Amino acid sequence: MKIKLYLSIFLICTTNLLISQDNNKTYLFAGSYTSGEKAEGIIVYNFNPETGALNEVEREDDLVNPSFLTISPNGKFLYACTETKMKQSGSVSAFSIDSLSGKIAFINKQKTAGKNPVYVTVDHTGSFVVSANYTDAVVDFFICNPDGSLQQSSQSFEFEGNSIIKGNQDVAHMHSVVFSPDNNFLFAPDLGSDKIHAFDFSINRFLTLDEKLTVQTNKGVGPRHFVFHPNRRYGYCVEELSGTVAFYTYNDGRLKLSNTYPLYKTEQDKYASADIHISPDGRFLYASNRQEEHSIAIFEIDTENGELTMVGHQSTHGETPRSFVIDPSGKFLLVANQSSDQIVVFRRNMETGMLTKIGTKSGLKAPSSLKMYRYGG
Ligand SMILES: O=C1O[C@H](COP(=O)(O)O)[C@@H](O)[C@H](O)[C@H]1O
Repeated sequence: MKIKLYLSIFLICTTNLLISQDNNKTYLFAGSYTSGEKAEGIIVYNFNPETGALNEVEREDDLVNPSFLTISPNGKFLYACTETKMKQSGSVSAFSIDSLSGKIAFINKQKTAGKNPVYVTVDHTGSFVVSANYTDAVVDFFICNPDGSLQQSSQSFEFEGNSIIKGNQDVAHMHSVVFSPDNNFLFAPDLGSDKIHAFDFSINRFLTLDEKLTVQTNKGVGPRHFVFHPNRRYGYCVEELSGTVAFYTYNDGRLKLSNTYPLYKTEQDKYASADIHISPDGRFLYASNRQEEHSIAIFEIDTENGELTMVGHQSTHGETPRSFVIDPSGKFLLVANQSSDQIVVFRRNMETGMLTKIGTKSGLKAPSSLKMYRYGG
């Protein structure tokens, strides 16, 4: 009897150990532009969090331009902007993620009310998805079912506007959508109108546009992507057309501009900054610069007041760093160089913030979005 009991306890313990070891995986998901044709648009890699090595797990085919990805907070679902840069309306597609293998499986997709979705986000509960459409300046709101599938868009907000840079700012262009840390507000940078539109999300979990909280940025800057600091009190917006980052203090739906910093090393005729991220410990901010410099700008964050100090620039060893990601441990930074068809892996010095190139992954076309998730561990 006793032996049977010990045997059962031993089996339960070893099974649990095996499950948690299997689950202790980090995956990189790379979305790309497929030149408007159905192709292998999302590639999943197994990421080694000790060495930074990437090993391909699978390629998800039959996808048209899955140019931007996001992962649900519980890591079970991946949402992608699909049919971007096409003449007709785009879509948002839902996939399930198998945490043991890293493989993804298509669930369903829904049309966006506008052309060219360029950003998709999930709220902090994992129950709602919002997309930002660039060409038609529309923000779409989707309810997610418990199985991760998306219902039809239940709210669409269309924006009009313009600003001073001819070509880029003749009309409004929504470039991202970001939920506030408390999940009560949504902010939508509009590159074409130099605005960050604000929505109240606290009323019945529907979006209500709040003009009073909307921010008018400096003219001609082209607000693009936005991140909140882990301390929830600071927000940083990468401004594509002026090659700058704007620092805002944040309190209960209110963004207040505090300072602006240049992202490029030298003055340019044209700026094209793209992505922005903060290290998990909140000490360093990184932003990518496309066009001539093809670099990552590195800043130290004064965690007492949110101000930035430039630490340096790192070449991305390739062209057009449209997207980059910091791995969950904070030890690595991976860049998608869209025009040179490669992902470049850097080791991150956690004390200085500086980056050292350790590898390049080729074999994918026009990577445009990188996301990572660590399961277990
Ligand atoms: O100007 C344009 O920009 C958008 C967004 O591209 P991004 O690489 O800057 O995010 C692009 O989709 C559109 O085709 C282009 O006309």
